Amino acid sequence: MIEIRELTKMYGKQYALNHLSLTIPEGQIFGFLGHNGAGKSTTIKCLTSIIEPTSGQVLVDGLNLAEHHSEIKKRIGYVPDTPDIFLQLSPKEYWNLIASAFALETSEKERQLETLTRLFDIEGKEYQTIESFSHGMRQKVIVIGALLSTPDIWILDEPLQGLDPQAAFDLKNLMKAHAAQGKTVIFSTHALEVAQQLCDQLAILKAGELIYSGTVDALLDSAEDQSLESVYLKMVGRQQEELNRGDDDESSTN
Ligand SMILES: Nc1ncnc2c1ncn2[C@@H]1O[C@H](COP(=O)(O)OP(=O)(O)OP(=O)(O)O)[C@@H](O)[C@H]1O
Repeated sequence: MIEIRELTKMYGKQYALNHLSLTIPEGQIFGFLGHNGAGKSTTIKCLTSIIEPTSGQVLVDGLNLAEHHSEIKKRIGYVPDTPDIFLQLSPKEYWNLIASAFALETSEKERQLETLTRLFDIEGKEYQTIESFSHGMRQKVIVIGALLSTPDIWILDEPLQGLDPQAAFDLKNLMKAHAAQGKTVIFSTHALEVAQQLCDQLAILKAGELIYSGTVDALLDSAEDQSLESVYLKMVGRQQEELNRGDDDESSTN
């Protein structure tokens, strides 16, 4: 179980995350939703120790992430929000780098790579540079890298972005199977139909604030609506319209 307590991240005077508290259980798929800039990647980067929060805590199975980050990081498979990393390497070199960081046995690494490269249809392309790949192919390389060490906690930032329908279908099935084994699956997405189809629980962020946390079913029931897209849009709205309304309010008081 992951507990996020009063997590805050500030850039200068701006809150990227404002006192976020929630619990992410095992055995379920947990989705982060929110418009651009809402704080999804910031939350994910705090959970993976890529950035340090300004304040607040993350507890993984009761252990404080700040104090036990090397131990906890070994349990995490992370897909970043961009696949444009290590472009000069070949997939094989990239995966070898990950395997050595996780101290994987060669036999274990090769066994995993055989399964994953076949599943994601990337066999035979392991020695080209990642730079020569399309966006979706780069995403497949990153996803394979994240799953290589058979981590029990999956933290995936827009993992389906750019994947072809077959790869997206396969990854969604892997996520479901992982959660069904009682493990942790956290992901962010802008694809609301995917969130509705896949997530057991959701957190919806708006400008760094948590505006909903709970099950998809409870959210739809409370709104008496069967479409997550329409419920989400009613809750989150258009940020630009709100900004404009704020400007109008200000000018009417002047
Ligand atoms: N390194 C940084 N320096 C300054 N501000 C940052 C930095 N990283 C993120 N931010 C700001 O923090 C806020 C949250 O950004 P974040 O990347 O978490 O949003 P997001 O919900 O993942 O958005 P998107 O859907 O566009 O990926 C935004 O206002 C963003 O501009």
